[in-house]
Formats: sequence, structure tokens, C-alpha cells
Amino acid sequence: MNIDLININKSFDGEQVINNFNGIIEENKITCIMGESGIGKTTLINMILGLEKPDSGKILGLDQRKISAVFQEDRLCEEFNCIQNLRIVCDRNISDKELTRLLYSLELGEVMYKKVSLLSGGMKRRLAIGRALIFDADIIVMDEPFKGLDRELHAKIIELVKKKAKGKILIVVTHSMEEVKSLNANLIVL
Ligand SMILES: Nc1ncnc2c1ncn2[C@@H]1O[C@H](COP(=O)(O)OP(=O)(O)OP(=O)(O)O)[C@@H](O)[C@H]1O
Repeated sequence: MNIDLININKSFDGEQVINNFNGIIEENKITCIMGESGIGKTTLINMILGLEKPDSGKILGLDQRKISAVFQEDRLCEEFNCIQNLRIVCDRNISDKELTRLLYSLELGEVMYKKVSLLSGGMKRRLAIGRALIFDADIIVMDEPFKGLDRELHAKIIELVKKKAKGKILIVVTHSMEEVKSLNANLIVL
């Protein structure tokens, strides 16, 4: 089922951020959201995640569906290691082998038993992406997930995300047209 955003309005302190927005996020597709800084991209995805409520308008297509997210900040459990951070969100029937495989494909295999607080920024980002991918979600929302990853890793992680998001809705906030193209995504420009 598509996600249908209908006549969405949102203000903060009397300042209109989202003004009568209409858009469709298609089922089984990747959709990128672009727009200049401060235009309301995060606000829009926060409404899809249920973290903000529109002042008026409707969002259809979210009922009974599970959503996972990569936020602008990593929001990991810093005192837990990589495996433990994944375990928090995944089904019990997922084996350690599967988690290990995912961590290796994120190039985190060598550090999987390290506490998150000891990891680099890029490693934390990849773990946050992994956590969103391992949760059995229908909809995955990612706010600038690939920012700061070096070129080679960037391409590899995009391919992994594309593969894992097959059959789901994936929404990616980005400032990069190159990412939109590599993801072969629909585009919403705010
Ligand atoms: N909870 C809030 N309270 C007050 N103002 C807010 C709140 N959330 C967002 N805003 C304001 O709404 C506007 C849009 O912010 P938002 O984070 O959605 O933009 P963005 O397009 O994601 O920006 P960026 O690309 O810089 O991340 C900004 O002016 C911001 O200050």
C-alpha cells in the first residue's frame, strides 16, 4: 500500500514549515526527499514516524505497518556492542550467524564485539543503518544515512540498503542527486 500524504500543514511557533503538502510514497519503491536545509524534510519524516503530528491533513497507509528508522543522529546504545545493538530490535529467531553476516557486509565484522562508544563516526553510522535493516519493518525511513561515508564504502552500503529494502518502502532524506540516481529512487523535492 502507498503512503498518501494529503494536504499536510505544520507550523512551529507560528512559523509555517510544511504548507499544504501533497505527495505519494509508492509501495515497493525507494523515495528520496530533497530540499534545502531547514525546508522541513525531517519534519515530514517525523510525521510519518509519528513523532510529530500534522496541524491539519492526513497521512494514509501507515496503519498496522512496522517502521524502522535511521535518525539524523545515530541513537545507538553506546554501552552495548554492535551485536547487542542489533539484538535489541530483531526477532529471537534471527541467528548470531545472520547478524554477523550483516555486520561483515557493513564492514563492521572486525569490531562487532566492541562497545559503540569506542567506534568511529562512520562505523556508528553503518551500525545505525544495519539496525534499521535487521528490524522486520514494512517501511524504512532514513535521514541522511550515507553522509560522511567515504566513497568506496558509500557505494557498497547503498547497494546493501537497496538489496535489503526490496519489497519494502524505503524513504531516504538526502542532499545528493548522485544518491537519488544510485538508489534509482522516486524523488520528492520540498
Ligand atoms: N520541534 C521543533 N520546534 C520548533 N521548530 C522546529 C522543530 N522542528 C523543526 N523546527 C523548525 O522547522 C524548520 C524545518 O526543520 P527540519 O529539521 O524539518 O528541516 P530539514 O529540511 O530537515 O533541514 P536539514 O536539511 O538542515 O536537516 C526549521 O526552521 C526548524 O528550526
